[in-house]
Amino acid sequence: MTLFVNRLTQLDVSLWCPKRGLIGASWHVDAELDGALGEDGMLFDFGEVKPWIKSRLDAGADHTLLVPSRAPGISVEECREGLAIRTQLPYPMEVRGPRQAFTLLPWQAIGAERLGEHLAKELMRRPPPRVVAIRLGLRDETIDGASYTYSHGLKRHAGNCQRIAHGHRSRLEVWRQGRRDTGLEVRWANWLADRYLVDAEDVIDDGDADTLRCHYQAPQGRFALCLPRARCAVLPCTTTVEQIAAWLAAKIARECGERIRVKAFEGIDKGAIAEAGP
Ligand SMILES: Nc1nc2c(c(=O)[nH]1)N=C([C@H](O)[C@H](O)COP(=O)(O)OP(=O)(O)OP(=O)(O)O)CN2
Repeated sequence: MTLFVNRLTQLDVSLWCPKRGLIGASWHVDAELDGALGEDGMLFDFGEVKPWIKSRLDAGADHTLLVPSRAPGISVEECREGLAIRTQLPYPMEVRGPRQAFTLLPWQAIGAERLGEHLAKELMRRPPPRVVAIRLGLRDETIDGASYTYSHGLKRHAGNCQRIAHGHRSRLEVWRQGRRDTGLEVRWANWLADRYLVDAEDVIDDGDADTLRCHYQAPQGRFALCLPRARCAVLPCTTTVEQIAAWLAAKIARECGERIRVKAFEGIDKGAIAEAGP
């Protein structure tokens, strides 16, 4: 017998890609479980399947940086903070932080299908009674219009969002004078694509025009990151989705000289709405 649960949870992560660099990703997680029925006629109570899989994923890969440790130019070393990940291609980056902020995968590249297989194998190390196989499907949300991908970290977040390199793939909606403007949506989503969003307060002012360095202390430990300034956007505030929506609305309103409303998602199905005038 096979049991399935679609959209069981979501994974929000950043991943390193030797072609694109640091990428924010959000995936729906669909699950299938094979096994025999118990006396109650069930393979595994839905009410237990969902929290079991979600809690294991939340404690593992969710909100981490997925590191393909066999990709060209990647190195992983122990450091004062925990682990230091250094990259060369397509640009140099260094991220340091506690071990739990990283998922190391001995691969040349990260792919959603392979990651789903890997996570299912991990779940099967301690399977629930009667479950003999688990399959996890990771898939992008279907987005007809504009979507933006970014990475960030929220040092004041008590949970895993404090990790300096986790990210999202999110819808972006923009209204100009009360009407959706898909041209503006695409333009700003493209501008944001694969950027690292950072609070100015965390940036180290070392006079380097090309490389941005930032760091912070959070409840899980010390985090530090450096990467090309051209791949970053520095906000005058923390990078919660509320602040991103307000910052974008103000930026676009200034550029257009008109009142702008922005609906910025953070990952799938949630986000913030902000308005600004020129
Ligand atoms: N009001 C806000 N709350 C949170 C924000 C935010 O910007 N505004 N941001 C975060 C984190 O950045 C995080 O990445 C969001 O991840 P999420 O998947 O929502 O994590 P949760 O544990 O809250 O939800 P799940 O149900 O486990 O997916 C957090 N909060």
